[in-house]
Amino acid sequence: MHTAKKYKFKAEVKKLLDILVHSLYTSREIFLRELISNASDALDKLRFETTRGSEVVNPELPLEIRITINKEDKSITVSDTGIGMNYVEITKNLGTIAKSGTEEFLKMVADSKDATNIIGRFGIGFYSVFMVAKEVIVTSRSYRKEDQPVEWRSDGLGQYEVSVSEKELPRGTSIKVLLKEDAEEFLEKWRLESIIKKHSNFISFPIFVENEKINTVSAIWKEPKSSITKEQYEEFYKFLTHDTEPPADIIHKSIDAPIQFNALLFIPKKSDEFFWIDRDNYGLDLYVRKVLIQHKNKDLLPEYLGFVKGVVDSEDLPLNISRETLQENVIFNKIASSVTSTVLSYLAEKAKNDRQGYENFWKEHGKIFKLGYVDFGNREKYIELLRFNSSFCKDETEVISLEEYAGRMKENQKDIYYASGPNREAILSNPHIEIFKNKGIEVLCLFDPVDELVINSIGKYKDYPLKSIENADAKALENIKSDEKESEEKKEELSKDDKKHFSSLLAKMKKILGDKVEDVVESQRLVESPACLVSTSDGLTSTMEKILRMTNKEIQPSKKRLEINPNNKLIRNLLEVFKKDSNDEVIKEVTEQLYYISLLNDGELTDPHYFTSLANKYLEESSSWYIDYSNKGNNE
Ligand SMILES: Nc1ncnc2c1ncn2[C@@H]1O[C@H](COP(=O)(O)OP(=O)(O)OP(=O)(O)O)[C@@H](O)[C@H]1O
Repeated sequence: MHTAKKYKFKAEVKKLLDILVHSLYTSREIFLRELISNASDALDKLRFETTRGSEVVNPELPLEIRITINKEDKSITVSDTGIGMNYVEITKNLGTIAKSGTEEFLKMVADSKDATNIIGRFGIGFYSVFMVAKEVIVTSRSYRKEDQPVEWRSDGLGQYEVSVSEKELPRGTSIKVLLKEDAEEFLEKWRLESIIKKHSNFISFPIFVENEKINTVSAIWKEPKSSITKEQYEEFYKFLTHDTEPPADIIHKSIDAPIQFNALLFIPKKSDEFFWIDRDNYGLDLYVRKVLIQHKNKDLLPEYLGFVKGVVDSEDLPLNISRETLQENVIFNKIASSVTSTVLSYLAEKAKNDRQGYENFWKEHGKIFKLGYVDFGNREKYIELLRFNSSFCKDETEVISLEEYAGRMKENQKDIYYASGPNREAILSNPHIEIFKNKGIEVLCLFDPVDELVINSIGKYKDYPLKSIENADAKALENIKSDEKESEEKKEELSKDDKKHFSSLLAKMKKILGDKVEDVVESQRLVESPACLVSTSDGLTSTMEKILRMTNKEIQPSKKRLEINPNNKLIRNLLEVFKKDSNDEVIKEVTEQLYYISLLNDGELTDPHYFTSLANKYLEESSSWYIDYSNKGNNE
């Protein structure tokens, strides 16, 4: 044996080991799932090499996983006849963590009180063996003829040793786990068997414990639907995803023409909390005639359907297809587009027949699904599957489709209206929405920032343009009648004379505000509030402007029109003041205050100092008036 060289584990490995060894106890058994899964990956890689014609050491060895128990030295050994590792590979693979998102993962585990579920669902890999091992010895012989066998050993504390072995080893990897005293339960054959049945039953290579085959090796996705029980589907799903709950949906399709493929797909009940931090971890497993070609293939489904898990297997792809050229393969692309349509059609059926089920789906996976606004090929199907909250919904949790909205549009209504804001309450108390409420026109409430990007990208639904209430055309609204005549209760009109004064007041207000606004005009849309800011017809909505300004600091806020409600009490009072003295200081202060309040309503008030000092001044004055007034009342 050559002398062993010592290496230190990378910092993040040490952190992971520390968490695994000290904070987890209940999920220790998954170490076996992880070792078997690595063995199975190594066998898949070997099979892949053989099918593409590479020369391998010991080609006669069967592809299998064997587990042996040694009660004397209190160890178990997991061996495979897979691809193996050479010196460089073992040093790198079993000393670092290559995965993206590891940092976040470690943080999540450290922050969580019960890490069992997180660990259980996330493949933590080889290092989990140190939950049960006081020492681990890995011997490996790579499939390449020129490579020498190697040995790796560690107690998982801070360092590991690697040496070249002079022993003649067969191809593959053996992992000897010397168990800690409190982990001796894993020396029992029945215990190992039950773990394998629970977590590794669908591994597609035979697993032997003490020479007895334990797992059922079958490609369940290739079998006829009628022969598979619900329990088998659920078991397979849990095996595939490490989810502890059964899936919400199971889609099992067998297509023969024009291209043959089988797909077994699942939609999880809960959204995957790792999706955003571990974006690489989605995709379907691609098989060709039951041989795994690629784990987590990202091209069979677009990213916005990344919540779908499962397997696709085709007879029509060549076994020696290379992963790199998959995307250029015509058959592969046809399979991919058919898999995508299968999922979209399934969702459409579900939306039609199971409203509650679809709403649950939307709550969990809607956030990811919405990103599909870039899928132009499936635009129509995508649009029908979208859901939004609306002013007609009972609360912020209810959602409706655009089809429903269109089905209950009012007579003469030509547009679909939407409003955006930080939450539903803010949207419903936005002055812009008053006329819509008054006329009984439904408004989509967009409070997820992505919603407005979606709406902007789709532009219209059927023949109806999607329009922000901020940009709604007052004339178009005039043509839409209110539900009840009484709600349009006529406010006392301004006299002819007052109308003239009102026009002059507006001109004065424009002069006061100067360049801050494009114009000051009488409002046709306000019912209660005194004033609001309006973009000029097709300008951007304030939310879109904010999004754009976040990405490009150069963009200046666009100038808006200030609309004044002549029926509002404050405006009427202001008109009285104006009639007495058109240069009264109060007109200037109230005009400015109205402008700042409108900015505030739109979330656009960047410098609140002037606004608050004026507001304080008015509160102070009105409280003095109030004291005077109540004193007077008491005296009388
Ligand atoms: N039995 C084995 N045969 C060959 N290579 C192995 C074996 N076990 C581990 N490896 C190598 O070590 C690497 C690290 O393994 P580890 O289990 O830590 O992570 P992983 O398998 O990449 O990811 P996962 O967390 O999904 O298991 C593997 O990617 C593989 O290259």
